[in-house]
Amino acid sequence: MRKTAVITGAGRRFGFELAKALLTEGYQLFAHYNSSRDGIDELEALGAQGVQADFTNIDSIQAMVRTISSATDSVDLLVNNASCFFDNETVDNDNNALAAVFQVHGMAPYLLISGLQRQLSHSGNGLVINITDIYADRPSTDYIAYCAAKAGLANMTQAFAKSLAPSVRVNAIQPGPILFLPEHDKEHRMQVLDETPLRVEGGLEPMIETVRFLRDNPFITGESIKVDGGRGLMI
Ligand SMILES: NC(=O)C1=CN([C@@H]2O[C@H](COP(=O)(O)OP(=O)(O)OC[C@H]3O[C@@H](n4cnc5c(N)ncnc54)[C@H](OP(=O)(O)O)[C@@H]3O)[C@@H](O)[C@H]2O)C=CC1
Ligand SMILES: Nc1nc2c(c(=O)[nH]1)N=C([C@H](O)[C@@H](O)CO)CN2
Repeated sequence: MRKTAVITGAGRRFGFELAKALLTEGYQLFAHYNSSRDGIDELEALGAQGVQADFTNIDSIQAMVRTISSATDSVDLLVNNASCFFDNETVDNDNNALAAVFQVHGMAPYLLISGLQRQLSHSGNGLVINITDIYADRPSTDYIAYCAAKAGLANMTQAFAKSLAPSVRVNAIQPGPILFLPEHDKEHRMQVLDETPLRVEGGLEPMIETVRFLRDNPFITGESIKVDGGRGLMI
């Protein structure tokens, strides 16, 4: 039977590449986005169904759950990937940005996991993967709210792993420097890679392979896997 996946933040970068990989494997794919419509157009051309939702808005998240629930009785994989990478200065100058950090990383994953719990249980091997961060364990002082929110998502991973077993597994992936942002200059990139034992930007394929590993190993739940080139050892 055809598998079904829901990926949040599928319009660009990691979410987009993961969505393409799963479409290639024949998944029915619900590709969530907030503003990256161009990437969703490309995924829809490959057979995905785009679902728009602003995760700072509860009604928008609940409408997304209704859209997916009315389209499928079973969800095999939910990847909570959406994220807003706001630093201290951003959240200190904009209360909406501060709220968004906890809404996108906490409220939205909670409402999606709870709202799709029945569909995940119907899968027979339902799996939730929350994308956290190596900084969830030992926070950066430059991204205090972001790190706290990711730490909350890590804790939520363990709680839902206990609560939804045995019908649904819940795990986390903790990326390190997998893909710099365009605005990251050479100095920042060199500084990060100097702090990374494997000394390279990881790219997105190791993340996609880790999703496949968690999908294909039925005896892992409540776990968190670092995909970070060893940088978590250095922070
Ligand atoms: N890149 C890296 O090196 C690292 C990444 N990570 C984590 O890995 C994951 C993927 O990283 P990356 O691809 O770089 O992430 P990006 O920051 O490039 O993309 C994040 C996604 O989140 C979505 N999003 C942001 N705000 C909202 C909102 N208010 N409502 C709904 N969706 C929203 C965006 O949607 P849209 O584009 O449609 O607006 C976007 O697709 C993230 O969880 C990130 O925190 C962790 C450590 C390192
Ligand atoms: N939502 C995002 N979160 C994070 C990103 C990103 O690009 N988007 N990047 C990092 C890394 O620190 C990386 O940029 C190296 O500095 C952390 N989280």
